[in-house]
Amino acid sequence: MPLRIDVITIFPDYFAPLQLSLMGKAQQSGLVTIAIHDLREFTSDRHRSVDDTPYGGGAGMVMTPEPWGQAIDAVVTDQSTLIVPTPAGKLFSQPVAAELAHSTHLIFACGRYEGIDQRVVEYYRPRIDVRELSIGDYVLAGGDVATLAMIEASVRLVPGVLGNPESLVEESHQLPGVEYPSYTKPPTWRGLDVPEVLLSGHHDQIARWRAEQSTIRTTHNRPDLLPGS
Ligand SMILES: Nc1cc(-c2cccs2)n[nH]1
Repeated sequence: MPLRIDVITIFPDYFAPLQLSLMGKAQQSGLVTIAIHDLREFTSDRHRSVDDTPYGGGAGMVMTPEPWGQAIDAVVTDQSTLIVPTPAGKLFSQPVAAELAHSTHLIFACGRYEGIDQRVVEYYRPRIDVRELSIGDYVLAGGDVATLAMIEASVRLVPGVLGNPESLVEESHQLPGVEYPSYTKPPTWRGLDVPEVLLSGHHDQIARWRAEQSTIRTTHNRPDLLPGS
């Protein structure tokens, strides 16, 4: 059963990259089907408006609920998971990507402005799985880039999408720290040599060196990922 993804956005062109490379191949292979929907196709006024001023005052504009209700109703089934990217959401992570990769149907609601009227989440929450997700503690102009990131991270975990599942096995073993540094030819580049051990053929020494490098890098860059932190 292929994974179906429906993306609802006011900037469909943001999703052209999904036709390229691994994501494009995943669609051609039939493992994943991705459809992009323009939210403005679900408006009913002459100006095709999708936002209005916030109740309670405040800066910016909020996306009105009705176009979202119309758009989501057009694609939703009882198997759907509705994903709403927002800086206020739970943190998206590799385990969440793995969960999404094993879903049947994902609907991404890409909000702009100051967000989507909260009643959209409230309306669908009793009916289907609804997940407000953040890709990190920084604010984008809209949910489109967050959606691209979540789709790429999830689709690459769909069985059969990655040519070499071996790389997924390594990835899972590398946690909880960050990955060791990688090198390839030439053996010397601008006076810089590849670490000798990597050319030695001693696989246990190489494994030990890589584990040490992962710990050094994790300590320096991501101490929050160290065991017991
Ligand atoms: N992690 C994250 C999500 C977002 C936005 C989603 C929708 C508008 S802004 N910014 N940062």
